[in-house]
Amino acid sequence: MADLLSDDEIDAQLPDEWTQEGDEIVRTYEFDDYLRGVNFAQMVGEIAEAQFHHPEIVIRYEEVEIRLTSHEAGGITDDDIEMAELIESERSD
Ligand SMILES: C[C@H](O)[C@H](O)[C@H]1CNC2=NC(N)=NC(=O)C2=N1
Repeated sequence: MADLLSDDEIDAQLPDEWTQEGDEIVRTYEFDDYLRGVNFAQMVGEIAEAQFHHPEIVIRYEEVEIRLTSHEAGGITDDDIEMAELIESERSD
């Protein structure tokens, strides 16, 4: 199980546009239409399954919110940072 990160470590490692909210890291992505958001959520789910590390995904009209935390560790770990980076790399591709 990954170790909990300190707030300073989180701040140093968070990808741009991501923020820390308590024990979670969060980003909301905007889309031109609803189905692009749905497709993005599907892609995030596939990454989560591959990593076996699962975010909360909230699909709204023209936006998708991703929340990451490490439930077993009880906070934010490298697994969450890695997931955010993987999602970012897919989004920018
Ligand atoms: C048993 C436990 O649920 C699994 O080991 C995995 C599944 N996906 C997970 N996802 C997240 N975000 N945190 C976890 O601790 C976690 N654990």
